[in-house]
Amino acid sequence: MSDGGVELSVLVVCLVVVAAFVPAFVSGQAAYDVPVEYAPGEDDTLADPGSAVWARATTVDIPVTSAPSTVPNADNTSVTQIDVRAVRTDKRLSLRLSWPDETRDANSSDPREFPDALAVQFPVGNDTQPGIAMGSPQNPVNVWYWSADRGGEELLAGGAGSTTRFQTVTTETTATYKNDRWTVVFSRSLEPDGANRTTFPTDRDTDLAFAVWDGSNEERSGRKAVSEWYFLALGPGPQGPPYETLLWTIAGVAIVAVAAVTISAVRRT
Ligand code: HEM
Repeated sequence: MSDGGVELSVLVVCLVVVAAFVPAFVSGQAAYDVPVEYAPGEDDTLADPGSAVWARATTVDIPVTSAPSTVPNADNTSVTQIDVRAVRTDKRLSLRLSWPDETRDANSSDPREFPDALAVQFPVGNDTQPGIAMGSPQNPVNVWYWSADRGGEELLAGGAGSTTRFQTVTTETTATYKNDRWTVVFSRSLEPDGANRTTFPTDRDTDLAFAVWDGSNEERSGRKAVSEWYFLALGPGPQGPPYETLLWTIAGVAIVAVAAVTISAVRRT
């Protein structure tokens, strides 16, 4: 084979390797991305679950399953999916979460009654992903918590059994129950107001995970359905289609080049 032929073959092999392995890493994260719609100037409309801004945001269907726990009936949870949308302005981040629930449970006055509830957790720090079970003392999570009896609250947790309520609440929360579905909207400033709360950078992604409780199914505290960690796509990194298109283009060029080299090699022999 000529020098040019060797160089071309090396190039082709490199392209094939890149095309074969890089998408696996990229789509590994892309599958867990929650895209964030940028809606400058919409700060005043974000708290409204019916605002037109939500129609522009991509809905991600996030599966949830029973959290591993030794409490009785922990594996009997009823919600299997939460629909999540995210929007940000230059000042605020807002999440809209919607899930089916045939019973509206907002009463907790009787010891055997539990409210429907939902939570989103974020790492307090931005360096290492905390454990999914509400972090650890070294790597705590900031939780946005809504329950049908008490409304929106903010918590700090450093592992199961350590949830603590913040005295002041810096999130705005609205909830509606319509057509057998709850829809909850949380909104907060990107910059935290006070210590031990998550900062939302706009140049990189932030981890987030979800938990949901169905009160009439006796779900409360450790008995709940939870997601895996997801990535709130605040940063400019690989976020699905444009990057995947580039990779598929590289893969296509590589396939054509391999075919061309093979045909010319066969012709020469
Ligand atoms: C997947 C593994 C998880 C396990 C084993 C677990 C376990 C527990 C346990 C034992 C409790 C009761 C003690 C306490 O209040 O700290 C609890 C409460 C709580 N967990 Fe988790 N958890 C998990 C994931 C999550 C996730 C992903 C979130 C949020 C997105 C979350 C949010 C909460 C909240 C808000 C409470 C307090 C609820 C209340 O006041 O009734 N947990 N969890």
